Amino acid sequence: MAVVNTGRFITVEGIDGAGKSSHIEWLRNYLTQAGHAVVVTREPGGTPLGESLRTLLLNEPMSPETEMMLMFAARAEHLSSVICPALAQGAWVISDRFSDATYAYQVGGRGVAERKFAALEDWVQEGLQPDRTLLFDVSVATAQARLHDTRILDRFEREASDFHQRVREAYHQRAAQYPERIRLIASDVPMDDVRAQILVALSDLLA
Ligand SMILES: Nc1ncnc2c1ncn2[C@@H]1O[C@H](COP(=O)(O)OP(=O)(O)OP(=O)(O)O)[C@@H](O)[C@H]1O
Ligand SMILES: Cc1cn([C@H]2C[C@H](O)[C@@H](COP(=O)(O)O)O2)c(=O)[nH]c1=O
Repeated sequence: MAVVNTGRFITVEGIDGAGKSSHIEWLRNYLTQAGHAVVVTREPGGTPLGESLRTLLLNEPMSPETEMMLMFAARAEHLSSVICPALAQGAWVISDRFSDATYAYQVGGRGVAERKFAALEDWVQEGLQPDRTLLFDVSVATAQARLHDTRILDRFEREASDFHQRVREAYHQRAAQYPERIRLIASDVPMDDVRAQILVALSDLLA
């Protein structure tokens, strides 16, 4: 996977209900108005095969290892047919989740060995990481109250609070490991304040 990366790769992460999806459309509009070509996509998903895998992943019971491998299978397809071509054309790619989610959910939440994650990440991404990751951070209690108010829950969203707590802690560990790339966005504040934090977190890339 030889990537000519002239665009920008932005990923958006957080526990379920952290509020990330609410801001992606706003960010797309902001970047478009600033003159950039923007591709918005998501994981698992973003391709016909990836969306089929998403339906399985969000609904069917499976072992934690199977879950991790399917996340990376969807990602391999996503990288080769959407993300890398868009970056090569100079677009800003905004992905609703990427491999930090696999670290948080499958390693942190499910307990899959970190070395298995690292092996798959090396194989599939060959060193490619986002230019910036916006990590929406909120307490599990707040996130769960938001979700229960708004939708029918999927297989991940139905997990108990201690699962979501482990996922949040794993995201924090990952952010501590990559402080330049991963920026925490406090999302338990009004929407306009969240958006102000997003612009600060992207300011060097936008300059
Ligand atoms: N800053 C905020 N203050 C109050 N409510 C918010 C805030 N951000 C998002 N919400 C509300 O929380 C709910 C969940 O938000 P959203 O769907 O964006 O979360 P999410 O992190 O994308 O969830 P998922 O990952 O499960 O898709 C929505 O009803 C949204 O309006
Ligand atoms: C990429 C990725 C995702 N997940 C989980 C996290 C969420 O619960 C769902 C996706 O739902 P969303 O509404 O789009 O946030 O999938 C995961 O466990 N591991 C991953 O790598």
